[in-house]
Amino acid sequence: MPSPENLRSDTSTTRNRTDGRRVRADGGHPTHSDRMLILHPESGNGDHDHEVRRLATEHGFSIRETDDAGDAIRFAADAVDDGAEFVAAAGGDGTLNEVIEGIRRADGFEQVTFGVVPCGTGNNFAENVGIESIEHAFEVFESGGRRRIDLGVVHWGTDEPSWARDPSEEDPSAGGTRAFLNSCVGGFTAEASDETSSDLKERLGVAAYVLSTLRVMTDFDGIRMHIDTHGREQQWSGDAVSVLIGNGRRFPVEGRTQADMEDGRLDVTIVEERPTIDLVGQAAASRLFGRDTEHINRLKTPALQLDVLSGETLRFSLDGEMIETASLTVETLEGVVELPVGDAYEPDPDDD
Ligand SMILES: Nc1ncnc2c1ncn2[C@@H]1O[C@H](COP(=O)(O)OP(=O)(O)OP(=O)(O)O)[C@@H](O)[C@H]1O
Repeated sequence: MPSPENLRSDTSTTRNRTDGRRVRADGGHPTHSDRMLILHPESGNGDHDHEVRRLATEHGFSIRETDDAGDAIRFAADAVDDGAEFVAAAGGDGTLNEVIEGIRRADGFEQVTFGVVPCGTGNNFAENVGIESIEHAFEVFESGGRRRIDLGVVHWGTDEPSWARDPSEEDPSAGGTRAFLNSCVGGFTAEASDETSSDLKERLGVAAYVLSTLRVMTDFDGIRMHIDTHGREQQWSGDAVSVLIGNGRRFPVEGRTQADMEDGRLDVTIVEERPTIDLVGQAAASRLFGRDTEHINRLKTPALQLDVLSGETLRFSLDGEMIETASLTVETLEGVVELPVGDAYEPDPDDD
């Protein structure tokens, strides 16, 4: 069994560059110090460990394995500090989120290409960027096109910079800053994961959570809130049951869940009240999220501020990571994440 922190390259095959980083003397793949893969061994059904290790080793990656929440943030930040040029995340959306957050905290976007190896249950983000399987991910790393996509960032509750905090000692209730690749989903939706069947999740992504939530809530009037887009004319006040803020993902209009990840804007969907329709399955989702639905509001904006006016706090899920707050700002960092994409990636999903 290889140890978790293993597989450093043989330095005899390397020479030093003037900047101090190692490269292969034969000009082949960069050395292991240039390529780091962060592996969550238990994600999904937990049977990917061997295949990921084999392919990662063949493709010149060092491997670090996570033991617990927060590890991937620290490992990714370490990789940036150690001069990595490619940092890959092998896990579900939670691991992808932690790795991109670690790169953000280490200010590594100019230096690092971010790779996605789908090892979760739904793998929604990987699918959106055209990566179909573990094996396909490594092919795409070598020969796929590279794009620069946006990153969503949430700030809440504190002015203390996130890079000053140890991720293992973080208290999300104290506030902070956090990246998201896919979505920031607020309101009762964020609480409903346990009620959502995996079949529904596969088919509808985050919309499934909204459906489940609305199905279990019978007497809920929504929470009074105000959403402002900083002088960009769009604002909304009212009682909402859910707010869905998408970067990589949006909420289905005619079944499409991928957002434009390169437009520098967030796709915001506000679910105003509990609709009285029969909330089961795809047909209901189309009605619920369709363009004409009265209780759905949509905004597109590079940034927004959300304030809960009722004195309550709301729970938000950032790619599955939970925070709780009465006020937050959300912004997009346009085009900061460079990543290899598969042929199926659609830069502009609205351009049919
Ligand atoms: N070895 C580990 N054991 C338990 N939890 C871990 C470990 N490593 C990381 N984690 C935590 O598990 C969280 C969930 O990981 P991830 O989303 O990658 O897997 P998953 O939940 O199985 O996948 P999916 O969301 O697709 O179902 C991570 O965000 C991280 O906080």
